Amino acid sequence: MTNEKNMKKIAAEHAAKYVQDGMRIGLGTGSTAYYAILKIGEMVRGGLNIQAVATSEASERLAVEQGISLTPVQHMDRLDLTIDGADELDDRLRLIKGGGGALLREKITAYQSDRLVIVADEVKQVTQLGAFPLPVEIVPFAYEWTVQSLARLGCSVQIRRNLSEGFYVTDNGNYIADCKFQLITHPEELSMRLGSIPGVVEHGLFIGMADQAIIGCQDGTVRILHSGSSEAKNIFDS
Ligand SMILES: O=C(CO)[C@H](O)[C@H](O)COP(=O)(O)O
Repeated sequence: MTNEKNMKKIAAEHAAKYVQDGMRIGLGTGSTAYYAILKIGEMVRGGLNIQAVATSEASERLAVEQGISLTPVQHMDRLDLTIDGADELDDRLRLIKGGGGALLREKITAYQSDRLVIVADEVKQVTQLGAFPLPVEIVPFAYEWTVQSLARLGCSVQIRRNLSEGFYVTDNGNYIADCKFQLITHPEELSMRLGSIPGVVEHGLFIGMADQAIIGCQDGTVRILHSGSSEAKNIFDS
C-alpha cells in the first residue's frame, strides 16, 4: 500500500518527466506540487535549462532553494507547461483548487499555459465536486457583504483563519472565503455566478483549464486522465 505522501510523489515525479530543455514552466503550489519542484530542481542541477515562474511566494522560495532561477513574468510570454496540484477533480478534469490559498496566481498562470498538468493522489478524484469547501478569494473591503452574497448562492461560508486566529491573508493581500456547498451540481453555472459578485477576486473552480491529470494510486501506479476523454490507464512508473 502506498501512503498519501508517496502517491503525491509518484504523480509529481511522473509529471516532471514532461519538462524538457528550453521550456517555460509554471510551478504550482501545495504538498504535491512540492515534489514536482524538488524533481525539477534535481533536473536543473543536472544541467536542464528552463525558464520558470512560481504560483506563490512559498513555491518561489522552494524553487530558489532548489536552484531553479525564476524569470519575472513580464519577461515571459506564454508558458509551455504548468504542473500544479488540486483539492478535487472530476472525470471531466473540472477542479477545485485553492486549499493552499494560491488560487489567484494559479489561475492566472494556468490561463497563460499551453498545457496544465494536474498532479494529485487518488483520494482527490471524485464523481461530483463539492465535498471540499470551495475557496474564493475576496477583497478585505466590505468582506461581510461579500460573504452575504456568497451565502445567497446556497453555501455556508467561513473566512479562513491562520494559526494565530487572525484572518489568513493571501500573497495578494486578500482574504479567502471557504464556501461549503452540499455538492456542486452545476460547476459552470456556479463559476459564472461567483464571477459576477463584486468583491470576489477569483474562485477555485478551474473549468476547461486542465489538459491532463496524473493521479498517484495506492497500488503504486499512476492513473492518467486526459481532457475530453473518458479513458484512463494505470501504469507502473519506472
Ligand atoms: O490549489 C492549491 C493551492 O492553492 C493546491 O494545489 C491544492 O490545495 C492541493 O494541495 P496539496 O497538493 O497540498 O493537496
